[in-house]
Amino acid sequence: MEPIIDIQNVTHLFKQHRALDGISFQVAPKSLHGFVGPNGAGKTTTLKLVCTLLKPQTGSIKVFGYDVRDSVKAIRRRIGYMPDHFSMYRQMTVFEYLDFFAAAYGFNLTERTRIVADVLALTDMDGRKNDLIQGLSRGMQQRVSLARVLVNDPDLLLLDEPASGLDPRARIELMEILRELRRMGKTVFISSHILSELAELCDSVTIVDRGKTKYSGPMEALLDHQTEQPVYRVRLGSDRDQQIAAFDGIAGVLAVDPMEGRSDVRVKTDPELIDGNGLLQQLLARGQTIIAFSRDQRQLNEAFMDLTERGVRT
Ligand SMILES: Nc1ncnc2c1ncn2[C@@H]1O[C@H](COP(=O)(O)OP(=O)(O)OP(=O)(O)O)[C@@H](O)[C@H]1O
Repeated sequence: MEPIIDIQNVTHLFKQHRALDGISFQVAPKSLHGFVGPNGAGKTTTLKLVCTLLKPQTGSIKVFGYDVRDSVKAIRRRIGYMPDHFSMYRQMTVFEYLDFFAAAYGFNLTERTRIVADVLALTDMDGRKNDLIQGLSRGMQQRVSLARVLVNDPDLLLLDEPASGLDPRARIELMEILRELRRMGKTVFISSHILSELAELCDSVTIVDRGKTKYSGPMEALLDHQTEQPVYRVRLGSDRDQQIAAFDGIAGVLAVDPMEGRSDVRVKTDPELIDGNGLLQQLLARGQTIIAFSRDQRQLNEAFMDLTERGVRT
């Protein structure tokens, strides 16, 4: 399948400053693709190049197979870009605001009525359509902003830090809307600092640092990355002290640590001596009741810290 976004060896300079330094990655159709990197990594610059707001200097950028250098209109018609800061027309009602953008796209009155009703329903904002934008919470304003980029029914959504400044409930609700958009067949490219949420939300991810790609591929492959000493997360049907004692003397168990605030334990192992199957069998042979057993995935935060350099880039 042809990628929706295909970036090859792109370097971008602002005067002498190298914002992008040979970045390359691809985004598959209908995926929810996370774009993660520390401050100054080049995320916004990349998004602006993809949505044709900046002209590429070197390398190749294709969106829907079109080169961004010579197919600006064809690309813009099919994308929705939500910048990291937005200026809203705060004196308008939600309805007026969305209707205004639909009119800017050239839709007639009948089409606009249908489109605005659709995007309000999709973002669960129909109950607020007559509210003034200035009176809405940040979470609600963010939803209006998302509704606005949906007005032209884009195939590709480019969202720059959409969850920043939102409280946990507003974030979870936003993520649910993004999942719904993917179910509708749209491709969602989302830049964020909120790593743990991206891990749950996205099926693929690109990690950038100082203008370079550090990882690009399936989220699972990043998190499943083999560590030298695999860790299993286990919950047995006994109290915590007995749980820890249950591992005594099993060859290959290097450490058993209780998890703070939870009744599970984390079991570090030597893969030369035991694997997950072996560990399970040993526990069953000892008459243990196993309530939960899983391979502990590397957290995205850990992967991120491993792949990116220390210090803040200005
Ligand atoms: N218009 C500009 N002129 C000069 N330098 C710029 C300009 N835009 C970005 N930069 C610099 O390019 C680098 C990449 O910036 P960019 O905004 O793309 O990073 P980012 O990953 O989006 O960062 P953040 O997470 O902080 O928003 C930074 O060092 C930034 O200071």
